[in-house]
Amino acid sequence: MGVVKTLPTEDQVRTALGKVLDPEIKRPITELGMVRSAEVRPDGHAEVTVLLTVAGCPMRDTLTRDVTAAMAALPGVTDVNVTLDVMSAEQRQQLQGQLRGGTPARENPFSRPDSLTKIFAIASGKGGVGKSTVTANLAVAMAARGHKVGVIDADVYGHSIPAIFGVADTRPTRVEDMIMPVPAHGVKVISVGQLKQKRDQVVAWRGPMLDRALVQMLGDVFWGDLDILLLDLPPGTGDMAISVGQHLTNSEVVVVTTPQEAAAEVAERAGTIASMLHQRVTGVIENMSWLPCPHCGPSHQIDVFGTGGGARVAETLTQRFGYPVPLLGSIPLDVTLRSGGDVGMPVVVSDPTSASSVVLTEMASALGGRSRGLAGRSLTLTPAARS
Ligand SMILES: Nc1ncnc2c1ncn2[C@@H]1O[C@H](COP(=O)(O)OP(=O)(O)OP(=O)(O)O)[C@@H](O)[C@H]1O
Repeated sequence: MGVVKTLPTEDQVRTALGKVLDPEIKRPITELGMVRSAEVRPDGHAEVTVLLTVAGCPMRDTLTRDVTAAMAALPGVTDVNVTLDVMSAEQRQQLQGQLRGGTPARENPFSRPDSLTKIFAIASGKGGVGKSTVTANLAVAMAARGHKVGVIDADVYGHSIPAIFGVADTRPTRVEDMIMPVPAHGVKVISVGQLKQKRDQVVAWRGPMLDRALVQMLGDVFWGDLDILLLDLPPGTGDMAISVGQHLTNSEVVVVTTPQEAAAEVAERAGTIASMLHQRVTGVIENMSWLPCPHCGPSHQIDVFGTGGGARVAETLTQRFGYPVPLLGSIPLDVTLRSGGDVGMPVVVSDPTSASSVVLTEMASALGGRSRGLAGRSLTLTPAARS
């Protein structure tokens, strides 16, 4: 007489699949209407059909892997086959409406009076001082502390953020006219570069175009509930900095500079523009502050770019604004920080004990700790009908 197999109940299957989150939207696939069918046959073979939001969904492998693992863990399941299909236009529209939770399209969620997201625009006077590297590492360190963090790469000319996060070749998924930020190292990332038609397209955008791109990155991207939003601004005091000040009136500014006299001077100007736009300047970060001596070790610090630029900017801005603008930290020159950026693995992940990681993590704690927090607040998402 053959042994009667114990098979999972419908509820067990539903619960198992309910633990699989869409990697981009971060909600259970069962709530998002992404499970078309799930069945376990008497011989223990499981068949699941998952609906992707778009055909070229970059997360298809992750979804297949997660669904397979969830089903394989059920009692009596011997093997799993996952079939991927694509949502119809109607299904996508339904999902989009669900994600917006009744919020009209194109509303900037961060300008709502009830928005609790803490917003930091990372600014610098000149290019190449490490603003994008600092932004990415702060974001990853904040996410590691449990904050929900988003990064907008608003540096239209540089847009190096996707490469630093290791997602330079990932196109964000679109659900109708809604854009899913790209998940990377626990952070939701969107870059102005990813909104271009082609990756190598050269843009020479002026004020109105830059403004439109910012509005799109704020209003058309599904950010969900964020604790902290970081914006990597283009260097200088240009149109994007002004647009950010206008659209995100509650944003604060962090100024990045090197110790060099010339860099500090222009950094002061970037801080002053922020103040003219009624943004508070939270503090100054000095980058590339010193080089640990290759012979004697970190006790001997070589001042490659001079000294005191960060402290000078902090002092000048404090005097100018009449409130304390502290020097938040000084990051040394560090090969692992540079190489981490080159291979898409931020140094706070790849080498958390390196000299630069320690300073970056401390600053992330100080800035992130000041987040207004969302504990106890209800999500604006509306649960969908279960499949
Ligand atoms: N502390 C550091 N030690 C070593 N290399 C660094 C450090 N900070 C940044 N870098 C490197 O310096 C280069 C410029 O950094 P990054 O792109 O972050 O600057 P940026 O200010 O954002 O420039 P831009 O605004 O022109 O895009 C990168 O190659 C980066 O890896």
